[in-house]
Amino acid sequence: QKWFNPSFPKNIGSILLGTLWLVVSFLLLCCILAIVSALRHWLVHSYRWLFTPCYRKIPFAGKPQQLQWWRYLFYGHSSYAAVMASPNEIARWFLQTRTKLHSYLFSYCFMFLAPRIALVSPEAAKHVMVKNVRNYVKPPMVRQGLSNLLGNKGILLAEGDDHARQRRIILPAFHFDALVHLGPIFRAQGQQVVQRWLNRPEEAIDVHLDMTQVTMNVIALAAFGYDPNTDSGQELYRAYRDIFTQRPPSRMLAMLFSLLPSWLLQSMPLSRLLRRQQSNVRLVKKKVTEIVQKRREEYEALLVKDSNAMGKSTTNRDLLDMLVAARDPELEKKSSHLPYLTDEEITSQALTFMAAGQVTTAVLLSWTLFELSIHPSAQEKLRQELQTMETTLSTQDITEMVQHLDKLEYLDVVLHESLRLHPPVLFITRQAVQDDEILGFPISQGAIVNIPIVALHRDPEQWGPDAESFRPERFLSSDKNNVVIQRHAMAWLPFLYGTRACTGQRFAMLEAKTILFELLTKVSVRLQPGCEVKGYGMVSVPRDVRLQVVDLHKE
Ligand code: HEM
Repeated sequence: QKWFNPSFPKNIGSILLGTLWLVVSFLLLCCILAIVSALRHWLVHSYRWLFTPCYRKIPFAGKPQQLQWWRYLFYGHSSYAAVMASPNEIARWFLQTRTKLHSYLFSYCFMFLAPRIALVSPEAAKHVMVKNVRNYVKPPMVRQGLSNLLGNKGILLAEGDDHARQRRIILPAFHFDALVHLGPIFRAQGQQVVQRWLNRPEEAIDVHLDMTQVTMNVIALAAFGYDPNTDSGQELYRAYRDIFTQRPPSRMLAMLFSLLPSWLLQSMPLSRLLRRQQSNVRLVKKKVTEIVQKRREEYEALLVKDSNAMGKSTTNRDLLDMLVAARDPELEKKSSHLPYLTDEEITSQALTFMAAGQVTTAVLLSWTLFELSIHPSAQEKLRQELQTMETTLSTQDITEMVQHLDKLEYLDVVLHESLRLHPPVLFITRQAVQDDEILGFPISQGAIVNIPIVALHRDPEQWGPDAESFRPERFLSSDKNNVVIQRHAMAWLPFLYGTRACTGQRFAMLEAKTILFELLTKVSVRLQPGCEVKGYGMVSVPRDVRLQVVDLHKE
């Protein structure tokens, strides 16, 4: 009786129904997993082909084995090939992948699997920088990041005819004869920093912090003629310093935010740091606009008095003066081109010089002092060259001194070698306007190419087996080790080449030479024992380099 249950058939029904439900759920789960897996496979291996057909024909770096697929979908190869890695890691990854794929061009993925093409050969870089330069423009995401800060009227963001026009007007301001007038500014800043160092002999120097301050002062005085140490200069100086020295909450966030348009940034509930960053940018833009307007008024008042002053800088006191006065006589003949810069364009240029010229030169000086601190023989050789010049120089005229400094051979090669191992700009990114071909590989319209400067600078094919070592002599034509290596003319490209090369190259080199002269003839530097040096960032900033300074006159 007990075992007899009249609801038995009904139970069977529900058991069968339950089993069926389980089977269907299981099958559904399998289907979902299969779809996810197929989607994942498609995303990881084939998705990039959708965008631009040429990626199919270029060897692909492949998913790094050690990276989980979801991290890969998010970061792509950024952990190896972008600012999320250190400059050393970036260089190694590009060179190793080139060797693995036996190809100077290969494709890889940026964040969210956005495809990129790496050009790991100076010849391929030459194609983009020189041979077909007009076909390669800054991609929207790079423009976005820069225009948030610089406005979008300056030379760095201009393209095509507008860029050529601006460059023609600006270049005379960077001519050597114009730059030597800035010698006293460079020298005074060098003297100030060495004095600070001598006043606190026991203290280990955070070299990047000090070099940042020096180059900020230099650019403030040389670009705008305002002294950051006066009251009126303080506000602008502080805002500007904040923009470039604040550490973002994470590099990942900083990268993401630099890509977002300013209208979106403004409407987002931002962190305190980002809000401060934005208000600093607004303040810098407002102040710089005011300075430009004042200079324009001064210049126009002068023209009323003396019409012959048209097109000539009246004082040569700073870059801004030269820009306000600049007129291109060739462009004047063409009615289609404005032969001078508008106020908005000058404001953007001034901001560009601050952004492009300050951080980069601070990085150059910091890495150079770091390398000299761990290579005492190179430091001594350089000091001897500087001291010989100092004692043989018959004049106190700073302009003449700067001219002599510019001709010193060892000083020049030390800076070349420092820029080779630690190029401040690690890579540049460009987008093809039209279909093209590089080294036999097709490049479709819209494809994004990347020149990893930092990897090209450490390429053993160009620099020999000691490519990773600091050896300034490699740039001397008399160096016997160079005979074996046939180096490409553009293997060294920290400032790029061609019509998009850095306009401030001579400015930066003169500034660095004058400041090194002031420092190394007064002090010697050595790395603090136990100091662990890290370099990272879009511009390779040397973090935590601490130096011990020895007063040469007390040794
Ligand atoms: C060691 C120092 C410097 C390095 C390594 C450097 C490097 C570069 C690089 C790689 C570019 C090309 C960027 C691109 O097109 O994506 C560039 C452009 C530029 N740099 Fe420099 N730079 C330095 C110093 C300076 C200084 C001191 C100034 C001005 C005072 C300056 C002004 C500019 C300008 C205006 C451009 C835009 C040129 C154009 O697009 O035609 N740079 N720089």
